[in-house]
Amino acid sequence: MVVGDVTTSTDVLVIGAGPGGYVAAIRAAQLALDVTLVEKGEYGGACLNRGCIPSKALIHGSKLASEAGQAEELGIYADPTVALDEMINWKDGVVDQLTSGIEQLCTAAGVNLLKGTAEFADENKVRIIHQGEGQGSESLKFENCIIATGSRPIEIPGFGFEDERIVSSDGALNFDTVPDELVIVGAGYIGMELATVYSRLGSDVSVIEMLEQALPSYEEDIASIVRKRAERLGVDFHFGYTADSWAASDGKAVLTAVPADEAAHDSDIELTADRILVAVGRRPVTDTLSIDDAGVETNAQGFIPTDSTCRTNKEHIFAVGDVAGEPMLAHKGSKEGEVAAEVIAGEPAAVDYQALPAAVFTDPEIGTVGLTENEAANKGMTPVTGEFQFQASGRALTANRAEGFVRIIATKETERVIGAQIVGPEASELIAEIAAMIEMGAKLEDIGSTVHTHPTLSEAIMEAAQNAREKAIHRRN
Ligand SMILES: Cc1cc2nc3c(=O)[nH]c(=O)nc-3n(C[C@H](O)[C@H](O)[C@H](O)COP(=O)(O)OP(=O)(O)OC[C@H]3O[C@@H](n4cnc5c(N)ncnc54)[C@H](O)[C@@H]3O)c2cc1C
Ligand SMILES: NC(=O)c1ccc[n+]([C@@H]2O[C@H](COP(=O)([O-])OP(=O)(O)OC[C@H]3O[C@@H](n4cnc5c(N)ncnc54)[C@H](O)[C@@H]3O)[C@@H](O)[C@H]2O)c1
Repeated sequence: MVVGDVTTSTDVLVIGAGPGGYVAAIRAAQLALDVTLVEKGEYGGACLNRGCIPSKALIHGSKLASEAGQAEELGIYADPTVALDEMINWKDGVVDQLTSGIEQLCTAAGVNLLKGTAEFADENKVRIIHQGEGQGSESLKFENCIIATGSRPIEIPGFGFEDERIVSSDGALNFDTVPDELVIVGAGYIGMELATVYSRLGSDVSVIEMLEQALPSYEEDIASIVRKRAERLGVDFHFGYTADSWAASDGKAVLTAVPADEAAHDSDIELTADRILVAVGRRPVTDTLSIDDAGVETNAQGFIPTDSTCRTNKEHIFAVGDVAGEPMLAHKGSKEGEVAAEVIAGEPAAVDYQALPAAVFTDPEIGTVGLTENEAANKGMTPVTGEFQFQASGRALTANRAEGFVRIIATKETERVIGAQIVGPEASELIAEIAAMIEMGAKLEDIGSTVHTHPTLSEAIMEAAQNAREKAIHRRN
């Protein structure tokens, strides 16, 4: 209920308007609940303002520049000049369009929007602190609460973001000029996506990764295809090193990295850079919420443990998105937001993560869903696997991008599809077909006998499924 401009109580309070929170708020309003969404910053959260959308815009812009400059094989001779400020302005325009759309969607759905920072006063009340001098605060009572406060970049000791030479992804999505030399600490999602962007735009990029491979959460044969392509773009990798310290020198930053395992590497390395991007993971935003005052438990890393209905240890308080733990993906947060709202409205909802896809927007892309062959075996299943190499795909060859493969995993006895990994062109889009198949409980035959348009990249999925059944037409083995 809203009295004048002071909200005094609400059925559902949602804290944070990122992909977890705004989706939860809209679904709760659709279910006829009285909903208040409080946001301290910009609508759309990290994803729209500092994450998915701006990074994908720069990935697209840098791809155009790089492909135009490297098309001699096709008889195209061009030497594109990149005005980074214009590319960033275009990216900001895309972000503005999407974030204002979210505000409109919430309003149209009947969500009460409040600007301010929420802090728990007790387990049924928050204080909302309004920004700006003299703006004061108000109290808001709630029946149910959905915490969707997201995450922020982890800082390494000694690499504070106060100096303009040291940046998180927030800074690296808004450089004034393309750095001549860029050092990236961490070869995970952000490190590899932004290494792709800046190597394509002409930076000398070096990457320091403490483990022995890029994208260590992915299988080696997948990650190595992306790493090799990055090396061809000029990226220099230093595996098995951790960033230790940096010092200013002639306006630049000189970073010292030390061996993560002294048995594997015996000496330190020094790298000079105009900018150092620290991309070593993100931590949940639970430390600024006075969460103890609500009695909500957090784990050692600060994440809020939840059950399959997104409920915390408190019956009426839910947590969704990055704040509720890995994987920190926008679509995972949105799904959890929908489920939390439906549970509050009394619907029998729960999150099922078996068909949750993930994508890395590198060059080439990676798309995965479900189990790997090893994970299936570790769960006591007997997996059967089918692969198809893009080298044999007419569409991949005509796009001049034929590296990578599709791999589909099914159970041997039932042939039910349980996972897939794709590395190659448009992998982020292709993986959706297999996610849908897993969601529907499809078998290899369902995919393999579905006629796919020719010539398309999606034929590779049909061929991989047929290969698992030893029925592929275009197989070489
Ligand atoms: C560079 C980068 C690229 C990414 N690319 C992708 C991608 O391609 N695909 C993908 O799936 N994921 C991607 N991610 C991850 C994705 O951005 C997150 O998983 C997603 O934003 C999480 O959504 P969320 O709603 O949980 O939190 P957030 O988006 O972080 O939103 C939380 C919101 O809560 C607000 N808030 C926090 N505390 C308070 C408070 N006390 N009171 C009021 N408001 C508060 C914040 O201001 C923020 O707006 C990327 C992340 C980064 C950094
Ligand atoms: N395409 C996408 O969906 C996408 C894109 C970007 C970000 N994200 C999300 O954002 C999160 C954060 O991304 P991220 O890249 O920061 O984290 P990440 O967990 O993906 O990768 C961090 C990397 O840094 C390495 N590392 C950690 N400490 C180090 C140190 N001191 N020195 C050298 N290496 C070190 C780790 O081994 C790891 O490989 C991801 O987990 C992901 O969920 C998703």
